[in-house]
Amino acid sequence: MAAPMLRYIFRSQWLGTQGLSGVLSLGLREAHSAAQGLLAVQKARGLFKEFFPERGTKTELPELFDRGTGGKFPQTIYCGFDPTADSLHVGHLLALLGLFHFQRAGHNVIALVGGATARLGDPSGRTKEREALDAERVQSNARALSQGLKALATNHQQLFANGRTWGSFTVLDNSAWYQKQDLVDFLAAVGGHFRMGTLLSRLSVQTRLRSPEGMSLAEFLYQVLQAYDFYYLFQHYGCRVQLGGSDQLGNIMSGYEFIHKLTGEDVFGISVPLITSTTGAKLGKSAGNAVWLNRDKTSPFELYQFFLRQQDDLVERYLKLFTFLPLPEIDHIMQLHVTEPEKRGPQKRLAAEVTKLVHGQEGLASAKRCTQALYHSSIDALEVMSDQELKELFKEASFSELVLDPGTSVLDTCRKANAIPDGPRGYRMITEGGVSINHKQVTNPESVLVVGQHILKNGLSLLKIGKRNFYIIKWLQL
Ligand SMILES: Nc1ncnc2c1ncn2[C@@H]1O[C@H](COP(=O)(O)OP(=O)(O)OP(=O)(O)O)[C@@H](O)[C@H]1O
Ligand SMILES: N[C@@H](Cc1ccc(O)cc1)C(=O)O
Repeated sequence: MAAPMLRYIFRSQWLGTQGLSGVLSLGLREAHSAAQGLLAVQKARGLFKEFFPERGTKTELPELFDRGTGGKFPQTIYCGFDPTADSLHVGHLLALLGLFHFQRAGHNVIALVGGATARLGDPSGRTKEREALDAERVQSNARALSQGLKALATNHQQLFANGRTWGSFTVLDNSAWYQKQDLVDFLAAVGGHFRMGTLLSRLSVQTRLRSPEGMSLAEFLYQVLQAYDFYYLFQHYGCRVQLGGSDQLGNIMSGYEFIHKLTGEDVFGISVPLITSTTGAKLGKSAGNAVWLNRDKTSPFELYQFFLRQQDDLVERYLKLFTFLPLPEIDHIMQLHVTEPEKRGPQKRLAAEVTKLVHGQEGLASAKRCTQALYHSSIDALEVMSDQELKELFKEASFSELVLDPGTSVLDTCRKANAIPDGPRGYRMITEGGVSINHKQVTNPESVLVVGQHILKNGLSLLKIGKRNFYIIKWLQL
């Protein structure tokens, strides 16, 4: 990397060294003189929380995004995702939705996979150091994350654009610019522009320094790499805005200061609120409560159910954050909910919109089928389910492939599937009503299985023992 040229150095008057002193919460009226500005709209939806820096720059942030107010159109906005796991999760979705809103308004967006930064581990919002990941693991996670990001961007475009022209969606990996980087060159060119006092003042650093475990140099330098990413994207892609969860503001500020020092130009940060669980913990990998976006970790049915379960006091907020539905439509949905709360209309709409965005129309159809099959005992739904759906739905269920011999009885089936104990106890479980096949109770152990009743069109039987023990049987040679 060539040493970055120092063009202007000046210290912003309002940007002290005290962490977040330059962050303002943008009021609706202040966001833009034209009340419908992109930032004002997203502020009203609750998606954009803080803006940094809001004032004191040559260009005011809202001006960047609106055509005809002197801002350069289109702008480029980025958000980074560290591949510390092999899938995105619901928390990431919020930052992604932020990017999608910019894309819809005609701007170009970059989703940056942190193939390099994930090796260090971001200390922001963490009380303990992350478990170190080896290079191969990070690389394979990075590939999976890139795929996930591209799949989401494709769904978004295909299902929601309706022929409209949007800005571009680009996926990059920061290992591309760190891979061949010489350490001494980097420190000489970049290190000199960071002041220790400022770096040490960050909340993420302060918290960790006060913890018994302390902080490693690798973690401490994390913010320098994220700042350099911003600079790199500014230079190569004209990127002036970085988006991130509100735990990212310290890192974004480091980027602002670095770019401002080197170029004299203004760049900006926008945060989205952190989504938390009912216990108040940030929803994500660290807290171990992530709701994943990859189908093999969280099925479309589970994602759908996660949103369907949301309480009334959160659902309106989530409709605004996680869907693209216009605000008047959300108002209407909420008004209907007051008159017919038992229908759980807002929850159903929220679950459907998010599942469609993440897993496409087919994923949404699968989630609805699974819901019918499990909670409404629908045989029609069960009958058209694929093996994959059944395994996703009955995750804990054992799956056996059996040959259907002539005269196979209910008792034979339960035994072959290892679903009941041997001897009279197993027999009694059936006669006492503890067994059902395809949602119908079977009390006669000697009944012979009937195709179309006990065996569905797709060659499957769903055996249930007691309240929640499921066994899936796939019949061979039917
Ligand atoms: N629960 C959440 N709510 C809102 N934004 C989130 C949430 N979790 C992560 N993000 C944001 O997504 C972006 C990428 O996060 P990243 O993959 O690095 O995970 P993280 O912040 O380290 O979280 P964790 O490791 O706890 O899952 C960041 O801007 C981060 O703030
Ligand atoms: N630090 C971010 C991820 C990220 C990585 C590189 C960046 O340039 C920006 C953001 C996080 O952990 O959430």
